Amino acid sequence: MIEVKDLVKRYGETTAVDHLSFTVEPGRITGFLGPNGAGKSTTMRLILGLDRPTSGRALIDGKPYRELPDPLRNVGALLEARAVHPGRTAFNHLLYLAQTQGVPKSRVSEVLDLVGLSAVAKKRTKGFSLGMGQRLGIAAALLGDPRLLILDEPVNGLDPEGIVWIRTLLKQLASEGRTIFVSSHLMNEMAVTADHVVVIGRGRLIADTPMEEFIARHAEQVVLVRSPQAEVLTEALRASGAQVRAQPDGALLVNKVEAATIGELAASKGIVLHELSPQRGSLEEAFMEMTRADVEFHGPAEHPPAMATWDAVPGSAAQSQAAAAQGAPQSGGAS
Ligand SMILES: Nc1ncnc2c1ncn2[C@@H]1O[C@H](COP(=O)(O)OP(=O)(O)OP(=O)(O)O)[C@@H](O)[C@H]1O
Repeated sequence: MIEVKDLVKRYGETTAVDHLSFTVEPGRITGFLGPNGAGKSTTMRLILGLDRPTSGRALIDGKPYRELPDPLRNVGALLEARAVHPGRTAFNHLLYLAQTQGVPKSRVSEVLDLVGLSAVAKKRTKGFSLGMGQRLGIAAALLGDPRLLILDEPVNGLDPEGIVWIRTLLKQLASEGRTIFVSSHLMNEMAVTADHVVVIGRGRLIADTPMEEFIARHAEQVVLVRSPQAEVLTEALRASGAQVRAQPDGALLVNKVEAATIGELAASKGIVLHELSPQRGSLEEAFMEMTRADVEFHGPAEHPPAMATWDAVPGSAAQSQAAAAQGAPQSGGAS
């Protein structure tokens, strides 16, 4: 379990973490969300003892990280910036870490297998893509078979297959009773991954709630429906109180009624449906609305904070990718 209690971190004039309190429970995935610059990485660094708080405490199983017995085997971490010697192979990188952590060599092959890097185990890491680097970082975090995992933006750089892979892996690890704390600035991704969510903005707590509750409260229910009898269906839906918007391609976007109800209504009237899919796009909008005032770096004032605005701010996924592509040095790391 992780306990953050009235945590404050100031860097000169900047308050990166502002009287933050929350708990991360074992056996579930806790998503740590906030726009860029919200203080997620700083909070994680404070939990991992890589930085000292100005005031307040961050405890792991009741102790500061530095006082944990055998911390590397209890806590696995992936921070956004990783330290990987570019001339070393993936296998040797992990072997070096295993040796410093007292982990047997056999575990290196195990974690390489687990993250899908066995085929490139003997390749130097300097040729790795950002996604492969993320997988290697996750392998390093898993080396000591830790009970608690702290992952900063682990989906950064992963392709869609990689994103599904990490989601499945995290769910598996949580079901084994481990504590999983994972940061992201992507609401929709976390909506399908996390069981619980802690949202911060400008270092302050905005929400600490089960994901289902967060979605129920903030997501507009929108269902995409396709039918060869769209007009009859629209009429029936409107008569039952739903809002219906026809799309240029003939699809219907339906508000204020659940997918199951739409299906039942169509069946009762003998209307054929070709598609019936609940949409989650509006959750991202709700999240951005919620954190709008807490986004540190806005785009030009006339632009609303759409996805593109977040992706264009310093330290974003897009910028990290650009930096990695340019071979920018990666530093730091707790595992
Ligand atoms: N070492 C540091 N010195 C000075 N300011 C810092 C330092 N580390 C972080 N900050 C500032 O603290 C604030 C929070 O940064 P942090 O990196 O924790 O946010 P974040 O939510 O992780 O953002 P991102 O998603 O971009 O990584 C920012 O204003 C950042 O500029």
